Amino acid sequence: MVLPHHTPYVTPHILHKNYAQSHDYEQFSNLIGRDLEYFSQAGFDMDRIQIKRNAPVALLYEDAIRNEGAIISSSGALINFSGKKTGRSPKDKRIVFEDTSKDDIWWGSVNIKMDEHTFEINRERAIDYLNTRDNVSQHNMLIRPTEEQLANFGEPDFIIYNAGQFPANRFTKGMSSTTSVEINFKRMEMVILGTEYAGEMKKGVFSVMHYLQPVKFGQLSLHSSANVGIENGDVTLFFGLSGTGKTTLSADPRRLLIGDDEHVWSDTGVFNIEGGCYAKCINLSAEKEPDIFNAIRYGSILENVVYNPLSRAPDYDDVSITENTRCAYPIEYIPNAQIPCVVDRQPTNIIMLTCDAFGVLPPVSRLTPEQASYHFLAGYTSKTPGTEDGVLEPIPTFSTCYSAPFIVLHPGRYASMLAERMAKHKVDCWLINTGWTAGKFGTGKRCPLKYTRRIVDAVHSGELAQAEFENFGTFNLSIPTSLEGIPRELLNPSIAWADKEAFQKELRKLAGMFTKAFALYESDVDEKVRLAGPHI
Ligand SMILES: Nc1ncnc2c1ncn2[C@@H]1O[C@H](COP(=O)(O)OP(=O)(O)O)[C@@H](O)[C@H]1O
Ligand SMILES: C=C(OP(=O)(O)O)C(=O)O
Ligand SMILES: [Mn+2]
Repeated sequence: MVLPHHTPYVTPHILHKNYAQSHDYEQFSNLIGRDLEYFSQAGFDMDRIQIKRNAPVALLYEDAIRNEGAIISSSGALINFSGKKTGRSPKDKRIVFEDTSKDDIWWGSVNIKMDEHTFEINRERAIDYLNTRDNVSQHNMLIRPTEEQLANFGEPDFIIYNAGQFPANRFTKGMSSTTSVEINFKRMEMVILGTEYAGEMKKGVFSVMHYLQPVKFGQLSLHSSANVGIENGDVTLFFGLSGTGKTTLSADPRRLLIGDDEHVWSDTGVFNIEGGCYAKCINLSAEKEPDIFNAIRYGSILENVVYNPLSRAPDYDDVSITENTRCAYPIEYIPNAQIPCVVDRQPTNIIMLTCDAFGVLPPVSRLTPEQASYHFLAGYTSKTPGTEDGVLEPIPTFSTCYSAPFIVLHPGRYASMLAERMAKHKVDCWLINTGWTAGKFGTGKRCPLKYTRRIVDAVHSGELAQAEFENFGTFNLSIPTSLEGIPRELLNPSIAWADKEAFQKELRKLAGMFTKAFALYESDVDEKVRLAGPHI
């Protein structure tokens, strides 16, 4: 599968050509004959613009500083700003309704239909806009092609037209705002208008793979991070919606990082779709998250991070632009990275990360295979402030397959592939609550990161599998009675909550929400899976 390796696309920060420096551009405008033809066929005005490919970091910095008002941070990272949109706009994301993919797509609230003609209009709008720009460049978080791959580069498998600085037209059919993100599987193209948030393009690519991998290759795409033990070579997948800890917990000094967000579980192992990470910067510190902190240097891009005007030091505690401050860095910047990001080994453990804002789910539970299917389909967690437009505090949500905003097929298709693979390779599954404990959001606090790390270590060492377990009622979960280094009461929320009555009330409330949410999938699953959920 080479699709993402060659994806030529435009960065969210489209660069202008500076005429005084045009010799630089000529040097890097290394498009070869067939590319020129391809781009002019696509509608680009090749007499007017230069498409620069794979320019070095220094040149991209110069461009961004000169033309975008970007800043160099004290550690050498580039600081840039995405304008009005600082998170994803799920209501403005659409998929083109066309013959080749229409029967596979799960139409409904997530996948909004767009007709082929409207796509053409927006595509043309994007290209027209890009033609008015002096330069268009391509460089991002995806896997960078090797020189050999570049030399043999044929037609692109997929193109993203990112005209994020230019709005959608509100008189165009179906537009609900000035933002539109749309995928066309027949044309193998994506168009972005009216948002410069980098996560939109990154997650757009994930949606593309969430369709192509299962449908065209029979492989399972995962909204998960993945790492591999340095000593044992054991592979762990961490599923989770935004803000649950995929990036944070997969950066682990004892393990090699395969990737922090988007993977494929293939017949032979696990591979990363991307070539870089996109970490949250809010309250980042060298002490709590050293690998991520140290990855923020020359060649990384900070997005919407406030800086000290004198020292140019980023202030990770300042959320005045957004809580969703980010840093994109190449995966090589993590000291323990598995490069290339692929392992020929089947996973040993699956960790389902949830951020429970009710504070009633235990920090760790061992799931049976049926419970794993149930929780995967339910996808309970909270939305993190800032990652989506309009989310201001943690909002409980059921994000099926821990990837609802990016889902393309019916959830049951991913879930059955997952169950099949887990059974075949005898994978252990753990539900980890990185959210609130001993009280809900507003009264309690988030499970301290050091305890979650201790739990994850105990999963990897095999210690947790050997622990003594007790039953956690209502949800019928197996939870450890003790784990050295973690206060006993923290392991069992029924002990941790001082107000027992309030605890029972919240627990039952959440159980009721599960039952309601799972009703959507009831008819698609085995009786055993249906019964694996909470009982009030
Ligand atoms: N117990 C915990 N486990 C994981 N992350 C935590 C925990 N407590 C607080 N956090 C914070 O929550 C955020 C998790 O975000 P991140 O790892 O980027 O999630 P994801 O990659 O799944 O979107 C980070 O800012 C991290 O510092
Ligand atoms: C970038 C995103 O995801 P994550 O927080 O998982 O990195 C996102 O949801 O916009
Ligand atoms: Mn992440």
